[in-house]
Amino acid sequence: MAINGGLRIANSNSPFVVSLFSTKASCLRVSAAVRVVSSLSSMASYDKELAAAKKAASLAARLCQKVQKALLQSDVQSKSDKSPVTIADYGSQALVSFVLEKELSSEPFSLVAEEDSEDLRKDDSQEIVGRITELVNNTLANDGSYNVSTLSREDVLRAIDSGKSEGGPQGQHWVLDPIDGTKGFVRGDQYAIALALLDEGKVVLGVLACPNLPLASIASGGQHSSNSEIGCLFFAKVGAGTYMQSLDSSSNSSSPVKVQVSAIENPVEASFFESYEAAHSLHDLSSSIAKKLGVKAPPVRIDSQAKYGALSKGDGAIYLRFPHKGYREKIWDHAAGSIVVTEAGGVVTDAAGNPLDFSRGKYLDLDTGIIVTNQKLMPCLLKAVRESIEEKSSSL
Ligand SMILES: Nc1ncnc2c1ncn2[C@@H]1O[C@H](COP(=O)(O)O)[C@@H](O)[C@H]1OP(=O)(O)O
Ligand SMILES: [Mg+2]
Ligand SMILES: [Mg+2]
Ligand SMILES: [Mg+2]
Repeated sequence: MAINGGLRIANSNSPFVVSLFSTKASCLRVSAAVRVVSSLSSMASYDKELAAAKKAASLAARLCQKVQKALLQSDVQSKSDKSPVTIADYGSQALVSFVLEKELSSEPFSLVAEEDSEDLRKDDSQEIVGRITELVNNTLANDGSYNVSTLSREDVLRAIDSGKSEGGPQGQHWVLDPIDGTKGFVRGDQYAIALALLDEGKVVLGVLACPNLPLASIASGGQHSSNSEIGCLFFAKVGAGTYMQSLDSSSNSSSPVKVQVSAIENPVEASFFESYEAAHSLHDLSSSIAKKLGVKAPPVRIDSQAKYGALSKGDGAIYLRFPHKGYREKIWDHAAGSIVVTEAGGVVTDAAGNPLDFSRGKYLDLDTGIIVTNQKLMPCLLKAVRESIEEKSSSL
């Protein structure tokens, strides 16, 4: 079962020593980069879209929480039985698609999402489709906002399949990961519902629901109060900053508060996030980069785009992600997270320092990995990344 409200923190065995004073010094000298705010924001407010996205992600989070709880209670979380996860993934996607279409019915609707109904339409999937349909209907009925009669199985399959758009550089496209961090979800740890809107290939708004992330800081070495409130909803709009509120609308923390990335300028004081799963990111490369920077704190390993959320509220200063060779990153794994961090004052680039390009369809074609930090630390982080990658390739 999860600790600290669903958060597991795994420490690296290797101690980090201060090794490169030159890297540190260059970092401290760098002046803040100018944040480019898309001109799109002056043309559209995206208020209606943001309200719809928050509603959709919050309802999907409720559905996922219910499934995760049942999954943990039935004690099957360590098995490779994927069915409960599949139910939550599909249910979340159906719900988000349904809510967005209801709330924005007058607008053309395009959704690029992770799941589709192909497997569900097979003969042996009748039972699972029934369970997904029941979950979606129960979540909608408990919420009570939509005066709809019960959705049929076909309605739910159709809602899932609205996510078949390919995205691209023209027009508006919603981008959805209905459960990001499936492995964390099964373990009872962190996961996120990640929803973003692209306009002319740029991310203009993003919402991250992180049902297991504490509202209080999860900074390594920080105080982890066992009764700290759990469940964050992050949202960001281009040019308007990033806000966080409780996912529980009845909570005292349900009013949004503005969040900012860490202001740390000295990498020795920085802590960094990486994937919990070593199969998703090269931990040895992150460790070598951390050593070069003189980072003292051990890595904080958590699943999903909850890392972007935690970074946007300053709980750590750096996120390093280096997938194994051959893995292609998808836009739904970074669109919402990246705007949540950039609007909180952070920078998100590939390992070569280029901004992420969300305009090329489903995939992000990028150089080697993704790095995220604040504007002050980025130049020295990029230098350490470059050096570590060069050392790694010359040692092969
Ligand atoms: N081999 C892989 N390398 C990198 N990322 C992966 C890999 N397999 C799945 N993912 C995706 O990585 C993300 C989780 O990353 P993290 O390690 O940061 O939690 C998820 O989007 C997950 O997909 P999914 O959405 O199906 O869970
Ligand atoms: Mg994902
Ligand atoms: Mg997913
Ligand atoms: Mg998946």
